Amino acid sequence: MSEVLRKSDFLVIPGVFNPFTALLAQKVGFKAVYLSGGALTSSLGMPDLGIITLDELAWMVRRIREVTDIPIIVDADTGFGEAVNVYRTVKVLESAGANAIQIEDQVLPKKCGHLEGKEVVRPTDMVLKIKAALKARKDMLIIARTDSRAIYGLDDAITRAQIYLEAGADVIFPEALESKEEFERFAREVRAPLLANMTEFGKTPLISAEEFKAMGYKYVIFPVTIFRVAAKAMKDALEVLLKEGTQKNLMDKMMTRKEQYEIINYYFYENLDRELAKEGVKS
Ligand SMILES: C[C@](O)(C(=O)O)[C@H](CC(=O)O)C(=O)O
Ligand SMILES: [Mg+2]
Repeated sequence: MSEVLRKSDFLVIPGVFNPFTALLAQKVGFKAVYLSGGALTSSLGMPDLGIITLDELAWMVRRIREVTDIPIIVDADTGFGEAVNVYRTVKVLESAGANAIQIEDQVLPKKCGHLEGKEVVRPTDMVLKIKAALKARKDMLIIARTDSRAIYGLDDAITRAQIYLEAGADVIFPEALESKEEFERFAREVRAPLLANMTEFGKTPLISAEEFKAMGYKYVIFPVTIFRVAAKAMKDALEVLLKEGTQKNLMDKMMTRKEQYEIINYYFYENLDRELAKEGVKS
């Protein structure tokens, strides 16, 4: 499945945070999903500071893998430790069903790349993590993210990207660039498969998938978009319910039971049960 990631010219990839959202993305027609740390931790009611465990992340990857058959790019933050930890992280996440893993060059506690107060490790430390990841992986892609733009500037981010590529990273993810011009320059100077992060309310202005494609980016993720839309819709619905004591005014905003069941393959299980019962009668 990582072939889809390798061979596609350009992919628009939504961020998901559980099996339902991944399945929904697949059924709507997306060719890959991004398991976002930001969206996953928010859905767990926690901040995105690298405080969830590898087991918790792997559990979610397994659950998503069980119900979908499109590639999953997994946000593994800083890799759950130093280089030897990254080695095990890659083994665990790949066997859970990940097709690509993203590791970033921040120090712990890491932050959303678009916030102030981040710190980055020395490039040499990140190189060790990339090398450990390459030794551990069977087939999945290793995406190296640099958070350096916000700390040491674009030149440093470009230099780090080149160092990470040299170390063997398959894809480079420049985090929190601040303008279209910066993305253009990065793509001119870093000749590699590139991933752009089009998150909202951060340092990057809204840039469309078409624009990223024209600049030469291979992937664009919208990591927290559907979480944010859903979160607002849920809050609004709760307020209406609290105030009105009925869902009457919410009915036209809902996905119907039938649509919901189609997404979770309910009818497949219903038919399976019926068929098995018939076979039982015959024998
Ligand atoms: C891409 C990201 O790593 C994520 O966890 O989805 C976040 C997104 C966000 O917090 O908006 C990031 O650090 O950019
Ligand atoms: Mg993240």
